[in-house]
Amino acid sequence: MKVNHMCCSPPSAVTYPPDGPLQVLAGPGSGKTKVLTCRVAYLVHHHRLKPEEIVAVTFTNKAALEMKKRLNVLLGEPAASKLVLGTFHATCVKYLRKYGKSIGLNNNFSIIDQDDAKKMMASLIKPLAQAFKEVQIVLKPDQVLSEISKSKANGETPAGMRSRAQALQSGGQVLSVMADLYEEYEKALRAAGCLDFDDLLGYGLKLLKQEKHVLNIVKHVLVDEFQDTNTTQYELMKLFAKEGNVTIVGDPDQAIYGWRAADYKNTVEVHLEQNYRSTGAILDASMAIVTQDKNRVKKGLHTAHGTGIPVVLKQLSNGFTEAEYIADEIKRLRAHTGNLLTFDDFAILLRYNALSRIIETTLQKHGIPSRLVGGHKFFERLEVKDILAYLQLIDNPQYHTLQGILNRAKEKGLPAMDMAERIADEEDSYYLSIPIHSRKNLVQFVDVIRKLRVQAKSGLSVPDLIESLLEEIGYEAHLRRTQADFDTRWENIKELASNRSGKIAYAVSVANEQEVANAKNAPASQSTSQNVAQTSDDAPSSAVPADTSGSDPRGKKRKATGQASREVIDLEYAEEEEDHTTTANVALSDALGEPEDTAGTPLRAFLEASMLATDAQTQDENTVTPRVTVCTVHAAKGLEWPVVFVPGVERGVYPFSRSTEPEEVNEERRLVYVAMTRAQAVLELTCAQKRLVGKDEKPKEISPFIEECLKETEKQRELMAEVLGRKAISENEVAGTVHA
Ligand SMILES: Nc1ncnc2c1ncn2[C@@H]1O[C@H](COP(=O)(O)OP(=O)(O)OP(=O)(O)O)[C@@H](O)[C@H]1O
Repeated sequence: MKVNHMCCSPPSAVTYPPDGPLQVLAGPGSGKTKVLTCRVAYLVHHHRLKPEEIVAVTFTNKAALEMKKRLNVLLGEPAASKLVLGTFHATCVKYLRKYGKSIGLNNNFSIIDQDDAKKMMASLIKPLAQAFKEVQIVLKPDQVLSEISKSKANGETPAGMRSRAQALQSGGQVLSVMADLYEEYEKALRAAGCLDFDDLLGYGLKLLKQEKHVLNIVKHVLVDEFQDTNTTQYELMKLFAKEGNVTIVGDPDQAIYGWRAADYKNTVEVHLEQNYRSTGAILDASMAIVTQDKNRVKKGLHTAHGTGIPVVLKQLSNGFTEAEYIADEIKRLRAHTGNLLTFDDFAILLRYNALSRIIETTLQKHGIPSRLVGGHKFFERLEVKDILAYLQLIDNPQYHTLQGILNRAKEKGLPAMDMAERIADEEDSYYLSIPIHSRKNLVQFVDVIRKLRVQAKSGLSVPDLIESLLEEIGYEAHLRRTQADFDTRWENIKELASNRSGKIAYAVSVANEQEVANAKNAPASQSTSQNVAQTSDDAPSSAVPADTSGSDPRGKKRKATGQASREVIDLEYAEEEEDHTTTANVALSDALGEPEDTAGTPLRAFLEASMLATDAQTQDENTVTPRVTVCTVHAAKGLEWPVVFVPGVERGVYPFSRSTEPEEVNEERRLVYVAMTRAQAVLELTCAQKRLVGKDEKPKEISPFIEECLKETEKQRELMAEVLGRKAISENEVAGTVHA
């Protein structure tokens, strides 16, 4: 891997020349975001790279937002907004919106989230349920989608999956059924004009492979959290990097997504070993865990702080007493620090969500407010999804359904909304089979959608659009009639329509509206609006009809409207450059034609950001009340809290009972390491002697990863006994608190 292994001091991570691959191995809390940000600024200021020639890819939208904010300061907003900056998914969305037609993709595609994908799969499985029963196959939507996702990540088609199934000794039948479902799922997605998250990467890869010239302008790519990129992302990165002009930043010790291919050849290596986050005690305990893997890439970690409070390992009798202990500790630590700590400062990090139930109930009992991140995301709540579904329908007529219309549309090979409109307009005889009152409803429904679509196309702000929609469909009354907990649900709707709602998504629309406003107020001679969008957003968004020419209020004019987004990413420059330099691109631009009406509206931006929003981004945005965070370790990646509890450090949890292969066990160990290194000042690990598994309470053993560390403690005890001339105490005799 290393041709030239240079262990440089941290500044080299920033100042290394852009021509050639650089690998930055960064320990937890070593300030990767700062280094990446400074490197981008250095490339622009010192090496004279134009911002639009740099692609920076982050693992989460949150990280993209953070970088964007800092680069706004370092480069100035106009320059920073020309960077191609976002997650792999967001970056692909931008290229697909812009150039997707060249690979046969309609550029007004919708992005389908996990929840909708699950519903789609459930509807495909349902008619087959009886047949499955007869051959004793039980398939859950999640399970099939997970297999499809793995398949897509490896570029495998349904046919490929089928061949794999045929080659299997056992389990081939199930996989073959999954291959059929995969095929049906693909058809359903295409019919609905949707791409799922894996498609964004898959189609992105296809586009960049096929239309390489769209990357002509890219001179350097930076990739954060490299250790967790999957195969497709790795391929994408190589395409962006071209001659290897790449900076990869990552930490092999934090690889928790089953990384398989992160071995970039011939890189110069720079280590970041200074940790700014945690106390010495926390780092020592964390290192004691991760260094158990003798095959890991050797690198150290030292703190900028003192030793601090020792890490606590507490064994409790069962899951209930464990939860009680944590609740008591939260109260004790707050009191002990004179309420220097608020509930926001505490996190309880779990191996999996099911462990949260007892903890949540116990916190509630103690009056400790908490939020379960990843449990019920804002954008996945019923009422929010209802409104989003309407908005999707307004944005993309192919999206969404009324079952009868859908079937009819399928028969006729037409998009569902087209069919709804034809039926409403009595252009399709199907209207005759609909009872008069239903027809009336349908006509009203179509009218509403049409009216709102016109408003959306004219650039109406998302809050206004939502308000208009709520009024038109009488949603408040519907919700009141159908939902017992109307009040909280209505609050969520108001949240969605207000400027506090899901900050990420909303911020895009606000920024875009601002851009529209600026553009409208700008003199006709002024060039495209100065990149004011994306002021605080971390998610990608489409462009806005920034009509600076004043010639077309609906944003038809291509250059003036800035079809490409000018917030996190801007491809406009790329297009201008290539328009002049490559004939291939002239042809491509011609083929793309004028942007379609809804492209670049605040609504499109809002929907895109909503669909791409992740747990980590939305976790804090919906409340002002300080709350203890309860989340999985995976969801905690990249985050930090003053106080962290890691419950369930038991065999079967760490490592998880299904992780038995050596590499899987190593990954489980790294998971503990990631959990522990989220803590800044206080870290407590807890485990139970017995735990409820189903209805029965089963005995539990301490995690072997922790046991390994306890050997050190045992040695210290033996030494103490020897110095004091007393009998050594065995591990079994030690109960209660152990300081690791
Ligand atoms: N040079 C610095 N001086 C002081 N504090 C810093 C410096 N760099 C980063 N920090 C602080 O250290 C903490 C960790 O930084 P950051 O979250 O960027 O680390 P990271 O490398 O992304 O960590 P991880 O990989 O664990 O997610 C943050 O609170 C950040 O503000």
